[in-house]
Amino acid sequence: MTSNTNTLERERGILIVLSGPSGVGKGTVCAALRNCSPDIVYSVSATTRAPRQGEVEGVNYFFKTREQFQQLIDTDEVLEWAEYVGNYYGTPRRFVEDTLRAGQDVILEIEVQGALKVKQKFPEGVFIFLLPPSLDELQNRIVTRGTETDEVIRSRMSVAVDEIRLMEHYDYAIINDRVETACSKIQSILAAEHCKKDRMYPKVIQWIGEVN
Ligand SMILES: Nc1ncnc2c1ncn2[C@@H]1O[C@H](COP(=O)(O)OP(=O)(O)OP(=O)(O)O)[C@@H](O)[C@H]1O
Ligand SMILES: Nc1nc2c(ncn2[C@@H]2O[C@H](COP(=O)(O)O)[C@@H](O)[C@H]2O)c(=O)[nH]1
Repeated sequence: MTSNTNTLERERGILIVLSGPSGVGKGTVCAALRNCSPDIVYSVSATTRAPRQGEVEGVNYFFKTREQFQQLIDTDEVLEWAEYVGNYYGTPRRFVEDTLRAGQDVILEIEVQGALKVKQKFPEGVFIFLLPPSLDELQNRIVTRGTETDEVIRSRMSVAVDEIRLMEHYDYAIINDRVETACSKIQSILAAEHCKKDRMYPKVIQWIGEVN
């Protein structure tokens, strides 16, 4: 019997897409998840939105002009992009593809139009929709964050209702009442996804081949 560890093909990582309306807590839950599960790789998006106080280039976003963003679209460097409340947002393609190929799980924290485009390209991804406990609490969270003008808050709240209507396209829905609870539910989903027989099968078949 030979050792099979060197002959195993590296399994692709899982693409996790976390969406939900603005202010629901995607960023907060994602940060908690990365803290508990440091192996999950966060995809940093590109945007034309101006940096908020404390946001760092390459950590929170790659900040672009409209012309620079258009160039990313024209050269097919974004896996998906969307216009959201007056700004462009998009996921750099190469980083996501390379990281998945290297066997690491990648998380995208993106709005719904973009998530649905990703679903067409990566139907095998895991699509998770984060819900607020109520619309009042959603508004309260955006207001309390203190990063948006009243006008932008109104626009984001109006888009939020349309986004929630699209949650049926996702694999899972989680109410973000407590950050720790939401985070541990995502961890359970990922653990289950890693155990799916379709992911295990090629590896196990290779073992069986090795021992015969
Ligand atoms: N479970 C929670 N309970 C109470 N407050 C929360 C919870 N989750 C997040 N928050 C707070 O709600 C506000 C919005 O959270 P966050 O910025 O993570 O939302 P988001 O969905 O990433 O928003 P956006 O899409 O606008 O970037 C923050 O002030 C955050 O501290
Ligand atoms: N379609 C995409 N949406 C993205 C991406 N990166 C972030 N987002 C989403 O945009 C809104 C607004 O974000 P904010 O930082 O201005 O509050 C929010 O829903 C983000 O999740 C992306 O690459 N593609």
